[in-house]
Amino acid sequence: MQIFRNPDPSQWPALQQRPLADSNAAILARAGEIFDDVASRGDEALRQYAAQLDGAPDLASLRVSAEELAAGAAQVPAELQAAIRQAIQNITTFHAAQRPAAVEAEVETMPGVRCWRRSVAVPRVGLYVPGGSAPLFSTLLMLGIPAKLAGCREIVLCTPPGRGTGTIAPAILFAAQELGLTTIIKAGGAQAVAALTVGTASVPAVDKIFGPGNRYVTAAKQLAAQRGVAIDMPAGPSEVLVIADASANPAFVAADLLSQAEHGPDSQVVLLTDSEAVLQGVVAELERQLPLLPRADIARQALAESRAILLTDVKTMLAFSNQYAPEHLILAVAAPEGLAADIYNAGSVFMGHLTPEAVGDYASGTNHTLPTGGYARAYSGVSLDSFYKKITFQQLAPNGLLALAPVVEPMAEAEGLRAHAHAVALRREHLIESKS
Ligand SMILES: NC(=O)c1ccc[n+]([C@@H]2O[C@H](COP(=O)([O-])OP(=O)(O)OC[C@H]3O[C@@H](n4cnc5c(N)ncnc54)[C@H](O)[C@@H]3O)[C@@H](O)[C@H]2O)c1
Ligand SMILES: N[C@H](CO)Cc1c[nH]c[nH+]1
Ligand SMILES: [Zn+2]
Repeated sequence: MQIFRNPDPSQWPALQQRPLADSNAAILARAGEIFDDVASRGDEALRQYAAQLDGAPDLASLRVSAEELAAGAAQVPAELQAAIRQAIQNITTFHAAQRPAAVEAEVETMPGVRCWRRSVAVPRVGLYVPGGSAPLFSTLLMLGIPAKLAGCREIVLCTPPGRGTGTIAPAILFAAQELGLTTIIKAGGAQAVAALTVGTASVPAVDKIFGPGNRYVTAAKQLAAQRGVAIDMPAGPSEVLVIADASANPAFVAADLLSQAEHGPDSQVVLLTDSEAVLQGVVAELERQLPLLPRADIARQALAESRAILLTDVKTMLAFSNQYAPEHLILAVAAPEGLAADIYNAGSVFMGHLTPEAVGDYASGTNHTLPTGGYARAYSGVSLDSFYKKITFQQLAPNGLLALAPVVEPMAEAEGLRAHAHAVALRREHLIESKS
């Protein structure tokens, strides 16, 4: 980790840079090529990328069959099945509490002018479950549970086929089976996002694409948005920022930093502390814990682009964190409750020494699909809301039309839009004539 002690605030923007930010243009260009190829060659292109980029053998079908689903799911050991079921329960409980009213209370803005909103599920959704370096079946829970709760009519799941096998990880299939998802496509990366956007013989086009992924996936989602398909948000390489005071346990903090560093070489972890002893303790713990990890190489690369920063006090650490807008923020402090109200940029917050970020990744109940790269400044993570759109309604009674006409007609005339004014004036005149 790169170590900084009391950097001047003028240096903060440089310290808040995400890794590899300057190569975005090349990634976007590559994602664009793949996108156009899928748009013109459909399934044929998907098969080619599965072989070329995922190392999957010739795929007879891009869709997982019912037999494959059942056989794969059955391979999941009982202990993991039980854990997944508990996670499903917790995530369902948290997200079900977010259910909007089907129809919100009507509002009468003027006598005779009634307005209301109805929440409607996005009809066709695509869920992207990353699988490049690890099959993230937990991500399927985070996307599939709210999609089901919202009542989306069509749910299409895309995930990369396995290297050398072309199969999908059993735990992903088990999670899909538990959630009742049956349209499962063996496609990953930009090509999967392109297929969900334009539709192919095997992949239905959708209205909104959800899910995190590497930089190719994130770039392709930007392209999908340009082509009129909605996306949840930019959810790229994982990141965590830890605010640790003198009460923090360096072993816990190091474990939390490593838990996000092991996601990928482009993950970023940041430690802020006002204690020199904690800083040194965490660095020592990182060195001790890192070699014990199966993914030590990946985590080491991420740590090389990560920072440990000594700052003067908690207020300064919060100011830095709010500027950085981390995907995950851990408050490894004695009294986290006192800080919560001052956080205004973060995807998800983990309060106190006994709340590791990993619990939110799997099973506390909150959603782990969160904005990265500073997007937490303006975006929220995935929630039940993400699967709904709101349709507004209005209905005018005669007194409402008569009350609104003198408001709307001059406004329309002032904008030079005579036909707008006319649509109101015609009805106003009709009402007045029919009264007399
Ligand atoms: N922000 C969040 O909420 C969140 C949640 C979970 C995971 N993540 C992140 O998701 C990412 C998962 O990444 P991953 O790579 O393991 O899986 P992935 O499924 O996102 O990407 C794998 C795909 O990338 C494509 N790809 C790889 N190299 C390519 C190349 N050179 N050219 C074109 N395409 C290429 C391939 O098509 C492959 O199928 C990690 O960065 C992780 O940190 C983020
Ligand atoms: N930390 C990831 C979100 O950035 C989510 C995840 C899935 N599995 C483990 N972790
Ligand atoms: Zn994680």
